[in-house]
Amino acid sequence: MAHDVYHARFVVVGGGIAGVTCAETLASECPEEKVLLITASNLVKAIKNYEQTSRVLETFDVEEQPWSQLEFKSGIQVLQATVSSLAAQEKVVYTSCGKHVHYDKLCICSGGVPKMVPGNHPLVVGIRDTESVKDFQNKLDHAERVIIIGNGGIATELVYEIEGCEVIWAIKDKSIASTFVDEGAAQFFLPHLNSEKQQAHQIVKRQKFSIDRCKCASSLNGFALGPDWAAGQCMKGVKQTSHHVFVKYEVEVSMVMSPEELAKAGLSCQTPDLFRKGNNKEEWPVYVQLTNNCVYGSDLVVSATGVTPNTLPFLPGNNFEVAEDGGLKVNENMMTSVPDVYAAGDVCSASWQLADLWFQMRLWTQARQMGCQAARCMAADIRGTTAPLDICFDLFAHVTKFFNFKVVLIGLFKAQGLGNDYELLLRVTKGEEYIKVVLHEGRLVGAILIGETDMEETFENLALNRTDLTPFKDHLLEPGIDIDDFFD
Ligand SMILES: Cc1cc2nc3c(=O)[nH]c(=O)nc-3n(C[C@H](O)[C@H](O)[C@H](O)COP(=O)(O)OP(=O)(O)OC[C@H]3O[C@@H](n4cnc5c(N)ncnc54)[C@H](O)[C@@H]3O)c2cc1C
Ligand SMILES: NC(=O)C1=CN([C@@H]2O[C@H](COP(=O)(O)OP(=O)(O)OC[C@H]3O[C@@H](n4cnc5c(N)ncnc54)[C@H](OP(=O)(O)O)[C@@H]3O)[C@@H](O)[C@H]2O)C=CC1
Repeated sequence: MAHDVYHARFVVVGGGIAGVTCAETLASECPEEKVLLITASNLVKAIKNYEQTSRVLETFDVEEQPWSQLEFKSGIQVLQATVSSLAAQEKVVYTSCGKHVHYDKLCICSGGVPKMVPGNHPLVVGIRDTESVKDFQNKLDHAERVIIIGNGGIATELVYEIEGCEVIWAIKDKSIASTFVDEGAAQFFLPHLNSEKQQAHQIVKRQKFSIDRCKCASSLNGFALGPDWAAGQCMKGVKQTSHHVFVKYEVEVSMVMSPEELAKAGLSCQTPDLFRKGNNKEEWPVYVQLTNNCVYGSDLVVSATGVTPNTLPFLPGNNFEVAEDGGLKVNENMMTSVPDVYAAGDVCSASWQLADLWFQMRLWTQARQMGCQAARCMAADIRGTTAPLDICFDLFAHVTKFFNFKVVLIGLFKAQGLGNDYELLLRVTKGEEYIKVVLHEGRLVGAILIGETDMEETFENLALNRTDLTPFKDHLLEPGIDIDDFFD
């Protein structure tokens, strides 16, 4: 039927940061062209107060807003629908409600879905969008104990936020928060794991995320949350305690079981921890066996084990090259291997010759940067030109907050890929700051800055300029030294 067929020069799928940035950039680069955004969610994410604080560091606020507001503001046409398939040869996207959308250039920004530990148990939850947080909060409400699996961003934020509930934090590694920080920084954080939650004792300049709660009720297949998603949320179990976190190091999940499955597996007498109230023998609703053979009962399990790119509707019948992590491979123009199809954000895998000090992490800033880069390249393509890769892809930079400390990560902050060929400089003031610099051949290639160090811009410049620090390195982290003086 005619009214079910759409055509737009540019079609973008996804109302998260990557998709909205891509659509907005297209609308401003090519105001004469029609831009159509298809999104499954009834809200979209809009960036506000964007500020480039240095050459690659940036801050911005993000707001969820109804898509009608985006249409009004930017002239983008929005179609709220779920894409069910793509016929790339015919250049048509099909939606589950029967709409056919023809494009000249398509950008896929469908984000990711939480990777779940095996078992498919209803009390194992993943956290991605507003709905999943609500589901988690509802379940946590009655919980005495929760098991958190994973050692990345979500787990590290959750263990700090959850109160009134025992937390068993099961991690694969020797140290906490290992996706983001090294063992030294983990040691710095450890005393804060079970301390009283602080009111923000510092002003952290980082991205902010606000949700207009009453409008979120039916957010379906929603976009990923972002910075501050947990702060200010009620993350409380039934107990009167504050923090009660037990870390189980170097373990993975072997099995998730119901009480019946546990009994069948004959595991019931292997650990004293099987019953909720010792001798009362009250069962827990879910049990997790770890690879150290211990079995823990719990009210709830959170699988915070990363994301899988959400490629499902796009792959069948098309010839996409897919990376090992499941993402659509893109080149430096954010182009996939399929003609006229681009991808950006969590769904894609950066597969160009990466700069030495940049790598992909599925983060908010990178989703914005990739969405913008994709749009510039799509616009350039219809003009028969090309757009250069933005400087933000020269140096990895991330600003976040863990245990109420500002955390800035620059370049190869964990000496990734350097083997043993690096030198470390360290300055630690317990409870206040942790500064680690990674030097390779006398040059700064990475840094972790925890606390209010105010050094990020200087370190970013040193990394970008490849400055030889050999003559100054012994003084680089001396307190009170103004690093800029070395170069005058
Ligand atoms: C709990 C949590 C906390 C986080 N905290 C931080 C943080 O502190 N800092 C940070 O940098 N990053 C953080 N991240 C990561 C960050 O949020 C993501 O990397 C980023 O938002 C990804 O953006 P995106 O646009 O690629 O995908 P998404 O935000 O997931 O958006 C995908 C969009 O595609 C739509 N969609 C999906 N499938 C279809 C379909 N078939 N048809 C139509 N539309 C579809 C969805 O509805 C959605 O609108 C966090 C993530 C989570 C889950
Ligand atoms: N403050 C921030 O910047 C935040 C960022 N985020 C982002 O949101 C997304 C989702 O967060 P999250 O789920 O925490 O993902 P992350 O990628 O941050 O961390 C996943 C963690 O789970 C571990 N893991 C993977 N598979 C298993 C398994 N089978 N058993 C046990 N552990 C496993 C990973 O270890 P390994 O790496 O060894 O595989 C890693 O430690 C990520 O892109 C993250 O970067 C989320 C919250 C806060």
